[in-house]
Amino acid sequence: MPTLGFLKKKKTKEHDPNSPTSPTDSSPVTPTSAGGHKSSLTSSSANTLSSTNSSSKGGETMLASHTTSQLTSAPRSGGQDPLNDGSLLSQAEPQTNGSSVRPVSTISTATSSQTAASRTTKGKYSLTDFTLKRTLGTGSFGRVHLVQSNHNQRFYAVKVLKKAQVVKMKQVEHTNDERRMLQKVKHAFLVTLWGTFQDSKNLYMVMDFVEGGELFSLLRKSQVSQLDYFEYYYQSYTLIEYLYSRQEKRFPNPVAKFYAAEVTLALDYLHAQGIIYRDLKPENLLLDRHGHLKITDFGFAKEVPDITWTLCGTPDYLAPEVVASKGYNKSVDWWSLGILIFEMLCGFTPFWDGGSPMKIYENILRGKVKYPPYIHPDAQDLLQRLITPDLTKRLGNLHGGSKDVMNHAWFAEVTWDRLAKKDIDAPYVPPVQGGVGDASQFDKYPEETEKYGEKAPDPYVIWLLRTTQLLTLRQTRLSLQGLLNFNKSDEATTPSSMHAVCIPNDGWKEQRDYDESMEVE
Ligand SMILES: Nc1ncnc2c1ncn2[C@@H]1O[C@H](COP(=O)(O)OP(=O)(O)OP(=O)(O)O)[C@@H](O)[C@H]1O
Repeated sequence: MPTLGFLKKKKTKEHDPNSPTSPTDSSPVTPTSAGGHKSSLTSSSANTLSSTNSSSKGGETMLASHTTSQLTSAPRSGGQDPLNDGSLLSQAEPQTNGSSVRPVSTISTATSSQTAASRTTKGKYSLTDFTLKRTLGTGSFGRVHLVQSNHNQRFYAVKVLKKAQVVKMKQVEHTNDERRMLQKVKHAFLVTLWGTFQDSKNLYMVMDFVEGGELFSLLRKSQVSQLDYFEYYYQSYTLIEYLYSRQEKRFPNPVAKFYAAEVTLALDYLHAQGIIYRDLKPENLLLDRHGHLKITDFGFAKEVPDITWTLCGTPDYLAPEVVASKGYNKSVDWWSLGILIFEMLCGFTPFWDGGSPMKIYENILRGKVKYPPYIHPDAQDLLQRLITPDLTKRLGNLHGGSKDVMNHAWFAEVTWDRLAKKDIDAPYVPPVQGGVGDASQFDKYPEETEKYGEKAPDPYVIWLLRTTQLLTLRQTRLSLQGLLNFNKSDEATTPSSMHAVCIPNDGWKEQRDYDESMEVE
């Protein structure tokens, strides 16, 4: 039987016209890597682009398009990604030159070279360790803030979840899963969770601040460059199709391929850990300062050994087996990868229908996808094998697992082991100044008016009694007091939702590698 569902909205708004990538924006600073590496992507091909691989006109962003050789070779000249502390990529293999295409089964991918490390949890973080800055994004249960550590002055992102909202939406289990899953994973293309803590009203998750903004914003701003036009032209794409692509705000084939390949590696890793992600969409894909992806929002991620039934995700991206309330497994992520690739290549999702979720579900169950003529034949072939309701045919769900996806012809030129080490230059380097809390790539939001960290009885702690943890007399008194003071009209106090509530206090006092973690650069 399907478990109670919770569905998220897909963003529809166009990018903020006051976006910092508009021509009036102060000039971006090109980040240089720790090893002194300077991106070589633009030199050979994208001569229409600025020194950061990107330029903007009227809020639209030019994207450098990878050529085949760029996806296969472009070795970095050593040095670590300054965004990471090296531990994320610590098992980097010796680099080799050349661009030969090898079957994935013979190469070492992120999955084999990165294992989940054990975490130390010393429970030291609290709100007073950070200075809160602006809001980076808002979500269903709260918001994500840019913060600065009062200890090392570095910048992080803190996701604040309002307990009342989590409880009201019956998402306690998913919220606890989010913390557990993020705490478990460690991968170059997944956001790092450094620690969690809570006060009476909120839960807090301290993460990497991923500076480059959402892939969603880039997609909505994107405009294929002159270079792409010529590339398309010589591949016999017509001018009409080129103009259409501009209108649709879509990525050129090689750009979509680059991001799809990084997502594929992340899914490969997550599935190897027994985790389904379940919320793949451009809004949850952030760009680091070098333009590499970081998947954020593990709100629906779940450790599933075989099958599960929960109805969750975002309508446009739901697999038919989820819509039909059948049991499902990791195969849903491969379906969503297909939807993501489609959206990147076309600028819209294949089952979109005037924004009505019911219509979208009908379309998903009908399963008819119209592929625009400009989609590369290899891409279309991959999409047809991913966006198929037949689980015995869906790529990723077959005997070869994720390797079947990686070995598909559309990814033929991808050198996966290099990609896993971020050894392939990204097609777009966000114009951000690294390490200084530059949040210019994020939309502006009205700020939170409620103060965080207020000392008050915790109305939720009472439910700790339902866990194995024993409360002290004082805690029990405080929590009973909190419960009495709690707004009775709130759904949280109704008996049915009380069953859903269980926010384990100890679980929200964890942190990773305290001593080193805050010194990531
Ligand atoms: N680590 C991060 N660094 C920078 N920005 C972030 C980070 N994590 C999240 N954000 C921003 O905050 C937004 C909301 O975050 P997130 O998706 O995790 O919240 P949510 O409550 O689960 O949202 P939703 O309900 O819409 O899925 C993201 O879309 C992104 O713009």
